[in-house]
Amino acid sequence: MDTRLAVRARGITKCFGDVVALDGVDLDVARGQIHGLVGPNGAGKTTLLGLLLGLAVADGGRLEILGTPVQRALTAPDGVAGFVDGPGLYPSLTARQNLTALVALRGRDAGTAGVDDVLDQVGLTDVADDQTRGFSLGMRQRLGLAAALITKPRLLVLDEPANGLDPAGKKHVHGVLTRLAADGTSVVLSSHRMDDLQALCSEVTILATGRVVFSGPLSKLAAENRELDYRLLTSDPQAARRLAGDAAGIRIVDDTGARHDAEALVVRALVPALDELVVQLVHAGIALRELAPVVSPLEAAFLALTEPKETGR
Ligand SMILES: Nc1ncnc2c1ncn2[C@@H]1O[C@H](COP(=O)(O)OP(=O)(O)OP(=O)(O)O)[C@@H](O)[C@H]1O
Repeated sequence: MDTRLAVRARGITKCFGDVVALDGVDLDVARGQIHGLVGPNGAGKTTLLGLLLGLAVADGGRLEILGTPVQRALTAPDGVAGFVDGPGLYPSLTARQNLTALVALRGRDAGTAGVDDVLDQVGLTDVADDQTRGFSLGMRQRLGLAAALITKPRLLVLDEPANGLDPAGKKHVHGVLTRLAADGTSVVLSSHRMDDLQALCSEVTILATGRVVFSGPLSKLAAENRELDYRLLTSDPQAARRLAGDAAGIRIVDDTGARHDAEALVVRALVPALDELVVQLVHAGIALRELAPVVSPLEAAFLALTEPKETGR
């Protein structure tokens, strides 16, 4: 048992009939860490989050949550809160009534945060007395977060928490999660958005078809990625293309992106070869007006790790 870890999973398996949703998954989440779970559709993220929330029981493996081994029973482990597949709310009740009902359900002895306090934390004070029936997806997500916060969790488990949030809402929720983590709460969240993960998480676990293909710091994920496609805009596109064609370690790629631009040059290269190309362009009197990776290094690494391998047929 490791008390520094909020989650310690070893060799977790979970099947639904013939479908192997989780296939020997290991996961370590440190206390006070925001840990991202990513992977293509059907990779097993929701299944794993469901196990952490006690919504399902693993078929095999060992799971410790907040230092306590999880028993083979469908109960939410002590100190854990969150939701998968959207929060469960009573549509005919207001936001405040939903939270008050939750407090009542937990009983007088359970430590809870104040309803007004959590509504304020997630930015729903102005609509606290509106029926949740009329809430947008983003507002429901925020209320779901409030419902989790009211239980004062030590481990918060969230499935796509930024779903439906506008940019201001996302920033707000990111602020809430970052403050919670700074106060020692661990957060495990799934997301398809690399920019959200980069903004929030110190570590990520990438799942692909039920297996862990990467787990560790985001910086390591970026560093592990090798060649990337870069888009260059220069003062002399033809001369730049000729130079790039002759440069060592540089491969010219067709620009088929959404921002297709005949003037743009897209090259595939390692960073040192790209550096050398930039130096050559400048020496040749060609001005470099724009240089950026076509997709972010993290997204490129994610795609490289999760895309099905070519079978060669
Ligand atoms: N209750 C269930 N009954 C049958 N199969 C299930 C069930 N829940 C999940 N699965 C299957 O298990 C696999 C993993 O599903 P899961 O929902 O965990 O993936 P996910 O990574 O959350 O996907 P997404 O990004 O689409 O939400 C999928 O093949 C899915 O069809």
